Amino acid sequence: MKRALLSVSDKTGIVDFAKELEKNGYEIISTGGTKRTLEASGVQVVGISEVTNFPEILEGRVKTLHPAIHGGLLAKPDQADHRKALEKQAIQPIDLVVVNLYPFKETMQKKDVTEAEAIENIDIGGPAMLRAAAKNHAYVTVVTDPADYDEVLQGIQDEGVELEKRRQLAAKVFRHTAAYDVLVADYLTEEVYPETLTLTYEKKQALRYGENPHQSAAFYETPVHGAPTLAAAEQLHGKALSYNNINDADAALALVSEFSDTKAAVAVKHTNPCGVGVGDTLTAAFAEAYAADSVSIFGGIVALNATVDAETAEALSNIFLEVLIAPAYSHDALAILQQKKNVRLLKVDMNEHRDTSRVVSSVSGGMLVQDEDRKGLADAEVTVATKRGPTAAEWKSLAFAWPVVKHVKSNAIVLAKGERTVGVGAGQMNRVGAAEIAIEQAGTDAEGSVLASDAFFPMGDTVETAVKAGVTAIIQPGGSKRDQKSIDAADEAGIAMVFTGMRHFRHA
Ligand SMILES: NC(=O)c1ncn([C@@H]2O[C@H](COP(=O)(O)O)[C@@H](O)[C@H]2O)c1NC=O
Repeated sequence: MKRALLSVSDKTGIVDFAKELEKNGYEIISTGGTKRTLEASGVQVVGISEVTNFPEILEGRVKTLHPAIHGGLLAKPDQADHRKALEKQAIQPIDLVVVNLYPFKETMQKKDVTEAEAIENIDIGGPAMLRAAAKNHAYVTVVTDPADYDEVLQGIQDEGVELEKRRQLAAKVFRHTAAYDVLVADYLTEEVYPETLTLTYEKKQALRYGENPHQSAAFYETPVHGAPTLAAAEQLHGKALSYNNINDADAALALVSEFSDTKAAVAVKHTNPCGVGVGDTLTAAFAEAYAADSVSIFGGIVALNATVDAETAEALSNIFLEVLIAPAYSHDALAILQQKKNVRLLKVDMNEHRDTSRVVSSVSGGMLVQDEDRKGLADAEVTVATKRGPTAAEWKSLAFAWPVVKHVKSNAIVLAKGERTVGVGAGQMNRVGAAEIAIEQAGTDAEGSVLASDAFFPMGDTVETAVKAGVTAIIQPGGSKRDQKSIDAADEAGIAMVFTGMRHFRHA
């Protein structure tokens, strides 16, 4: 007679599955709670203690951890010495194992959970059985996900679960137990750079392709969201997000999250902001972002940091956008935007910080890990470097431009007027080049604008270029050996320059 061991915390579908196993001639062995559930529905069950001849002890900490179970799981029944050993100890082989684990993730996320409660929810016997059965998948079928019950039953009803399927199920087990252990380790310490970096992510979405159509891709999300994230966003309308959409949306969300005291609108293309504006109303903020660069925004990603109202929705619906991100949409705004077939509408909570304590990027044979650049002007030591300090209006513009330049790929220069960008020079190999691009983009708006630079000026040439274009104030980290050249150039032109003492390189 075939034997199945069922021991599950998540009892979804277990009764129906067990009934089908019974019909297919399986004897069912179960642990306490699973046994009670099955028996309550009329399934015949052999208790685990009848198999082990040992009671469940230590509040269930030890119930299946017994040679009568693990011998049955690990034996190779077609090998004479294994058969003999089993016979000698009166152990019978187990053909099917159905185990899902104590809900550690759900428990550790519970509000006010005690450490003792979390620790008690670290499953020991379950992973041991899963791993034993998975190792022995040549003989044993192992199931840990209720979503696999139907397919496994189908296999049983046909000619038995095929070896290839058993191998897949075994691999799923090892991935699952590994991910489970990582959650436990991350709960026990908050080490960001441990000796062995074990990251686990859950597949959120298959993607049609990657950055280009000939690249394959998928979107994974962290199993535990500590704060609102893009991965946890709700999509209210539109086609599935593409790889580039997700990347751009992340860049837009990161930048718009910089503005918490004022309504802000950010337009992004290829992960760089092309237009950023703030205002008393969201409509005004978006009008500024649009005016900043009404060409590049086409086909772009727009992120807004307040509830989208009907008026803003009307303005947004006049242009082709790939993705729109906001914390909420009014009923009317949603109705207006949903008429646009192609725009993807995302609702993302922005009240808290984004949950990206680790930023990773892959390099050949490894990856780089750092924490996120969360620093802003409030963390910087701002000093006036020039004879003339900024006017109140210039300070306001500089304070606006600084968080924007932080989100532009290096070398980055941003020109701003009032509280909107007028020119963005991104990803250039030299800083003057970035300044020239920003100035050209600004056109006549360069006159009377302010300039922000993500890193210091190695020479006086960027200041000279800015002065020629009519820039009146500059914000930059300072710290170059040749700072004095830039200061002299600024003083000579009578413009203001402040140093932040903090650089914001962004390379990817
Ligand atoms: N201690 C053991 O020997 C043991 N054996 C199985 N478990 C777990 O006990 C749970 C099922 O328990 P019950 O059938 O009593 O509801 C399963 O999640 C299973 O993974 C165990 N519990 C924790 O380690």
